[in-house]
Amino acid sequence: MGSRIAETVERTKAACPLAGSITNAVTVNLVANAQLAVGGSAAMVNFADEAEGLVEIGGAFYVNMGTLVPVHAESIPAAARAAHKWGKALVLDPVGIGLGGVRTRILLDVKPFRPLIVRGNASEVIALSRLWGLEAVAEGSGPRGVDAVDGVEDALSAARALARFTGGAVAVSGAVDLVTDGSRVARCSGGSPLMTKVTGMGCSLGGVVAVYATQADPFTAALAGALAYNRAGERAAAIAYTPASFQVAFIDELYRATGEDVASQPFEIEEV
Ligand SMILES: Nc1ncnc2c1ncn2[C@@H]1O[C@H](COP(=O)(O)OP(=O)(O)O)[C@@H](O)[C@H]1O
Ligand SMILES: Cc1ncsc1CCOP(=O)(O)O
Ligand SMILES: [Mg+2]
Repeated sequence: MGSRIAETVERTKAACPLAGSITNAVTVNLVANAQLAVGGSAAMVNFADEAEGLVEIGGAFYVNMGTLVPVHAESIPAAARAAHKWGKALVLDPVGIGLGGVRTRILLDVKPFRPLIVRGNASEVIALSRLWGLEAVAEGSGPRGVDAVDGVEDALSAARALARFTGGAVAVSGAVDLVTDGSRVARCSGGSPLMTKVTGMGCSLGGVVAVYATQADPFTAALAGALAYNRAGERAAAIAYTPASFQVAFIDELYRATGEDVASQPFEIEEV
């Protein structure tokens, strides 16, 4: 697995692959900068025809539901439909799930197109599995706004159920990240608690996973993203001790990390 991770990171740096996004207004700049730092090309849109166009010309697409506006009721399902039709990976971050009926409707409209990668914190993954009525639904409280109130391990059965449903991978972030394709479960330690003090760490991780998904299968792409974030978080925390300077150092360290650096971050894979 280590060599696949390293290859994914290095191929991305060489290819400058495009992964377009519909993403939230709070963190859009960090998402684009993180995608560029790992070697990708970023393009953010809101209208349906633009999203479909980016799905067609890009290698993958990222949808983050953080700050919905009316156009997203059409454009998010349209992007998911296009990705399904053209066999491109769609990375879905269901941030804000549970906040109201519009969000619920959009997520139900996306369900038939089975996004190949779901990325969220534990509470979001539990809530999505529950909303989509999947088999093994974990107990959990659901998010508080955009924050997790559940532990990563509490989301294991929900994550596996989602991955089996989509046929792709699910990445649950937290102090120890969990990535699963339904039968394999990877756990990745590292990173820094300062990552919780900068808004958009989870959002930008989703954007980076979409960039990696242009070069690798969903499980490898999601794992490579988690490891790259842990690496950059640790290195940035060794240089910067407060949130604003940490964010700057984090982007620099994401840019500096080689394939070998990312692949040598700690992770364990369990077959379940
Ligand atoms: N306590 C922590 N220690 C180390 N890394 C963390 C911690 N909490 C979150 N992270 C990292 O921060 C990134 C964003 O995760 P998280 O904060 O769970 O997402 P979200 O912002 O969507 O809630 C991930 O790379 C994750 O590994
Ligand atoms: C604060 C906020 N509100 C809506 S989206 C958003 C950003 C959430 O970013 P992340 O989930 O990466 O912390
Ligand atoms: Mg989030």
